[in-house]
Amino acid sequence: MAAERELEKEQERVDAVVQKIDHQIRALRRQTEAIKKEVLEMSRNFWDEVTINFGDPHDTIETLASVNQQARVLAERERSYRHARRRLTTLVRMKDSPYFGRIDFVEDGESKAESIYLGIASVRDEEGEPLVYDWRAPIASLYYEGSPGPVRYQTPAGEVTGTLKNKRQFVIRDGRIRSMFDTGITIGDELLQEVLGRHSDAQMKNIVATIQKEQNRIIRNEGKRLLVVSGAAGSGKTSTALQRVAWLLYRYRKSLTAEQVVLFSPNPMFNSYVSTVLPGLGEENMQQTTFQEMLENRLGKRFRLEDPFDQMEYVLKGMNEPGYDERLQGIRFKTSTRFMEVIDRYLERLGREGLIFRDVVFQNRVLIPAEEIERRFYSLDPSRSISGRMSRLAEQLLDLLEEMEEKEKEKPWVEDEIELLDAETYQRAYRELKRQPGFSENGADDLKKEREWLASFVVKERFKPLRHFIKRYRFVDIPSLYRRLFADPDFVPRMMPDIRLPQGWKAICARTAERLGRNELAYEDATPFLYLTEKIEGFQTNPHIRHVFVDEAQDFSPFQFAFLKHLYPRASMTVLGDFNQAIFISAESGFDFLTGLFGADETETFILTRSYRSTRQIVLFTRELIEGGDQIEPFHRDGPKPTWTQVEDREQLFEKIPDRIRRLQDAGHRTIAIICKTARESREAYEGLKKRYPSLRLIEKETVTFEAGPLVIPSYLAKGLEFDAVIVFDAQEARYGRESERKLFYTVCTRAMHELHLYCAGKATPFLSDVSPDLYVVES
Ligand SMILES: Nc1ncnc2c1ncn2[C@@H]1O[C@H](COP(=O)(O)OP(=O)(O)OP(=O)(O)O)[C@@H](O)[C@H]1O
Repeated sequence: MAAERELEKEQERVDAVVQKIDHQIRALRRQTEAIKKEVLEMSRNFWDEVTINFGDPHDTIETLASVNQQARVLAERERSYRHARRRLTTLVRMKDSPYFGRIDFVEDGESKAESIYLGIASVRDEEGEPLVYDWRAPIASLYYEGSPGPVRYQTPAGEVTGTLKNKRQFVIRDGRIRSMFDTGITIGDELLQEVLGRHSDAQMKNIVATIQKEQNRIIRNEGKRLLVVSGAAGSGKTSTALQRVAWLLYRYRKSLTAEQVVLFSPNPMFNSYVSTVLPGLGEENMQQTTFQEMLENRLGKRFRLEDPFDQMEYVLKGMNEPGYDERLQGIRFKTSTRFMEVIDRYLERLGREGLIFRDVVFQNRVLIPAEEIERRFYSLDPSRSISGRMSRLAEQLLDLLEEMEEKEKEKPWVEDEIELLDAETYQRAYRELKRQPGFSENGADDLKKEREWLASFVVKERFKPLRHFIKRYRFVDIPSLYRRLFADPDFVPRMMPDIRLPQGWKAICARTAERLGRNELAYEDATPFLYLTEKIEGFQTNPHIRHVFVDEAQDFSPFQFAFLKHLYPRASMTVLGDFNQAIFISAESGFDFLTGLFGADETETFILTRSYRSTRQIVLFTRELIEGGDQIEPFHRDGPKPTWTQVEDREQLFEKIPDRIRRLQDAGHRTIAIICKTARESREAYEGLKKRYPSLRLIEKETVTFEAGPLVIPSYLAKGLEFDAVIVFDAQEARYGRESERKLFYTVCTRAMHELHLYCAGKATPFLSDVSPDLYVVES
């Protein structure tokens, strides 16, 4: 009875809050309409509002100031419009579900408990009294971490102490309380059960109603430059990262904007998968990119750049190709910080001698020979950095070019080209000359001036690419400089006699030099090459970025991390990963090396061991696939045991899997992935299966959006994603047999939330024998 009365009281409060929210929505709608009108009006009348006068320099400055002022006002109004729209979207969402939690807290020194309601954002009444607190408010920590009794929480102004009386959770939909329960130490196993038991869709969701204690500590962590989160598959690393972005944006709302936060994710499809979490919390999205995208932006089109997925395909398929082992050793070496040391040593040397330059060539004539450039470079102050000297050198070369331009005007080819100029250019020349003092319309002098103008015009146009060449430092031959490290296998050991080189160094050198000769840059060479380039040309750092998130960090090499640190010199970093899912070849098997990045004092490490994604049955199965898997704790949510189906041949896979898909769909599963090892196998599977299941989709590396429905996907693109049900296409030894493939197999199986089905059309993967037979069901 008391419980019913309590529920009634809470529903009354929900009704009252919803009414207030509704009121605010209406007011905000009117306001956004008004701002929109104003912005449109302003854009339309932009030029009427500014006074334009280019009469003299003073007027010009005034005009520019007036334009700027007007543009600023417009930008400001647009910003308020965007802000109001976001708030509106949040309120609309909150009208449906205004809050998810309540805590009753008595602050020390007070006599009465205050009830604090928590939702995705804060809402106040007309008097400014809080009706709902933002989940990121300092006091909300008590909800996520505190248990009834004496508690404390941190605020920017200091610590607050008091007593937590009660913690209550709500599920509110369409303004009605669907369920409500009081909880103790951990929040909401019931609610978590309910949330995790749902079917997934193609977009990641926020977890603010059920953030777990250990996750909350990561989300609200402050003070250290580097936060490293090492967590089991499905332990909520990505979720935690995204809520942390939202928290940072709230905590530092006066100084941090979403554009100053960047998330590195494993592939473009993952970007789309996570892209709705922050907007759903009323925040703007952070910047999202992949390491490959950053490489491509910076390296431009100088090379044919291999992407990580092609490298991966090679690593997964090329075992029988000659030079396979050497390539793997090469990858390990080139991704280590040892190789960064090689490049640093090489750069030291290049500071003294050995830079390779290119001639500046014009119409097949050498205008500035490489030797001249080299002489000039090495006569600059050697105490300055290479990049500092390079910039001075470029200035010198541009001056030199200007002198040459002057001389060039007298050359016969200029006269020929003037003859070929079009009428419009002549008219331009005429207009320009007319403006000059002393122009008389018919004097012979004018003709001479016109000729001079046209000659300068022609030469300037023709010299444009040369100026470009110099400004972009193309006179330094960086590809040859990089190639030199491999052209002679003795070069590196001569430079660094103590260096530990990989066994197959000679073969690595031959292969690298040959590939570079073909203008191809292997993925493992791309970051070192870029590092060398940036060190020579001057590091184009991005000081604007204040926080870098790296997800699936086990697939980043130490070299790449060191590079990111250079690239974002003012940023803190949050790095999340799981070495049990390391599918790329790397020199490292843990995150210890990351401590070296900012030092132990600036590094904090967290470990997440509880797995939330998969049912208990799936976690019990998958954790036996890896060493130390017993550390992984399943969350107690039940489902069917994984199944194993052995078939005779591929044809049978093509018959049986479509049946399975149908059964899974009948059971209500929406995202169903048939995971193959490689892109090639995915294509074959897709071709074979779509005859019996035509609406199947094939995911390739270029795919950018993730949609519900059955799909075929290669293992490495499934990274970071999750599906209601996973079908492992062909778990045979030939695919998942080598020790190096164990983690890949584990990664594949851990993508499943509710059901996992393994099929095999050959000899079973030996990893299966590590799993107790009572943890899965054999089907025929
Ligand atoms: N506190 C939580 N409340 C509700 N759901 C959660 C919570 N933590 C994690 N989850 C859910 O668990 C699933 C896995 O989370 P997430 O993808 O963030 O894990 P991950 O550690 O990044 O996984 P992986 O390394 O395997 O890619 C998601 O569906 C997420 O919503």
